[in-house]
Amino acid sequence: MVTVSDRAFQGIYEDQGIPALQSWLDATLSTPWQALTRLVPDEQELIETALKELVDEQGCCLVLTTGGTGPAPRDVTPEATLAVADRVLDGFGEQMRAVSLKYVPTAILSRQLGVVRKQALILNLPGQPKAIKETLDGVFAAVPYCIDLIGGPYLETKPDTVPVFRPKSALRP
Ligand SMILES: Nc1ncnc2c1ncn2[C@@H]1O[C@H](COP(=O)(O)OP(=O)(O)OP(=O)(O)O)[C@@H](O)[C@H]1O
Ligand SMILES: Nc1nc2c(c(=O)[nH]1)N[C@H]1C(S)=C(S)[C@@H](COP(=O)(O)O)O[C@H]1N2
Repeated sequence: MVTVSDRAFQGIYEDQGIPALQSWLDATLSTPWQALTRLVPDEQELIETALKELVDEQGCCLVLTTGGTGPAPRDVTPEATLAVADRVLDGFGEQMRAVSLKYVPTAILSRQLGVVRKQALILNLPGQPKAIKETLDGVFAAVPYCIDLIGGPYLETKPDTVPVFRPKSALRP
C-alpha cells in the first residue's frame, strides 16, 4: 500500500490513504495477507523506488497506490507506474474511471493505471480517501484471477463482500 501525497508526506495532514486501503482489504480478503506500507511525496523517482522494492524485494503480489493520478503538474504516479511496468492492463483504468463516474463527474481526470510487474499487479487509485472503496468495489472481482495468471497466490474474498470471478477451469476446491 503506497500513499503518494506531498502534504501527507510533510505531515500537513494525516495520511488517510493507507488506513482506508488497509480497512478495505481487511474487510474483503479471507486469505491471510501481510501489509507493507510506504508514504512518499509526489516525486517520480521515489514512487518508482517504492514500487520496485515492494515487488522485487518484498515479493508483493498486489500493490495499491493512492494519490497523484490527476492532471496537476506534480501528479506523476501514472508516469512512475508505467516506468516500472512490464505490461499495461488497460481494462483496470477504464473500469475504475467508469465506476467512478457514478460518484463524481471529475472521474475522467484520473489517469489511473493497472499494470503488471513480474508477479505483481499494481493498481493506481485516486487520492481522495473515499475513492479507495469506490474504485476497489468496482474492479476487485477481477483481481484474484489476474494474480493467478501472473503467478501469485490464490486469493479469496469473504462472503457478502466482492464476489471473485474465475473461469470454472481455474477454480480450486
Ligand atoms: N493521503 C491522503 N490522506 C488524506 N487526505 C488525502 C490524501 N490524499 C489526498 N487527500 C485529499 O484528497 C484531495 C485530493 O487529493 P490529491 O491527490 O489531488 O492531493 P493534492 O491536491 O495533489 O495534494 P497532496 O499531494 O499534497 O495530497 C486532497 O486535497 C486531500 O483533501
Ligand atoms: N471514485 C472516485 N474517483 C475519483 C475521485 C473521487 O472522489 N472518487 N476524484 C476525482 C478527482 S477530483 C481527481 S482530480 C482525480 C485524480 O485524483 P488524484 O490526483 O488525487 O489521484 O481522480 C478522480 N477520481
